[in-house]
Amino acid sequence: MSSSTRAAVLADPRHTLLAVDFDGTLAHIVEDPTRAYAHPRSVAALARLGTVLGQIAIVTGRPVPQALELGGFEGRAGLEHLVIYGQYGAERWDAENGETTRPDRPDAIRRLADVLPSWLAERGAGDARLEDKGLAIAIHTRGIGEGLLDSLAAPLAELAAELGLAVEPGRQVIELRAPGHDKGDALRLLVEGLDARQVIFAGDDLGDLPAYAAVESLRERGVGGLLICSASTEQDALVARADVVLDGPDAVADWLEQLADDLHV
Ligand SMILES: O=P(O)(O)OC[C@H]1O[C@H](O[C@H]2O[C@H](CO)[C@@H](O)[C@H](O)[C@H]2O)[C@H](O)[C@@H](O)[C@@H]1O
Repeated sequence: MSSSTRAAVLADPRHTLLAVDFDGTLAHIVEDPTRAYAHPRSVAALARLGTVLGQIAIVTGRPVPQALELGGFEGRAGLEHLVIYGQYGAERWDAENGETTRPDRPDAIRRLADVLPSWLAERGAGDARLEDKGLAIAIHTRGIGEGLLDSLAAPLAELAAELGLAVEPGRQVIELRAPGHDKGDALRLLVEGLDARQVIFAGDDLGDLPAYAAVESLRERGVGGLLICSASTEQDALVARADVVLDGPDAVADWLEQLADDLHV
């Protein structure tokens, strides 16, 4: 932790926002996205931190129901004020009332769902796994052919442009999703909601870069910012911009536990 932000968090936890990405940061990357459970030590540490920090949030590409299921956050003591921004900020769930706000499924995603299986098969990518999230469809290539994702990148970008969708590349995945929001927008809303004086954000992948950019510009406005990278051999785009580089979700769990210890909770 950069020493000045660390001191500010410890001195003023109530004005601190801690926002954490899910896959690759709280949860280890696994082949089956439905089995990527949050690290139990991280969830326990977040529950401890929830008793003293102003706001804890999960900011993820996952739909809210999946994040809740895989994280085991709902009803957990200490996480009564947890907020989850799902689908890159399009959805918001609040533990205080258990309600989720979510826009309608765009027509462009309906059209994509209709054409994508045959579109992929025609390009020799019929084995790619599709994850339909309502506001996005993820095309997963983990464990399939080496180079398949790279070969799909340009044609998927063309398809997204035809449909008016945004492209969200990630770790062995490309998502086509509704445009107009990102994790940076979610972070700014959280900062405003708390009137945060310190922000800690932890992420691992390209979809986290807008949140990094938001923290960097908040710093210019005098908000303390601490950027954590959950590092992997798959993605190094965050490393140079991070204040703290950790060796994946196990080390993230260690770091969160240490912060809770330092705050005596
Ligand atoms: O914003 P995040 O919380 O990091 O979510 C981003 C996407 O993560 C998931 O895919 C990634 O994790 C899977 C499970 O470990 C892995 O199989 C896949 O290769 C990764 O790309 C998730 O499936 C997506 O919906 C999320 O948007």
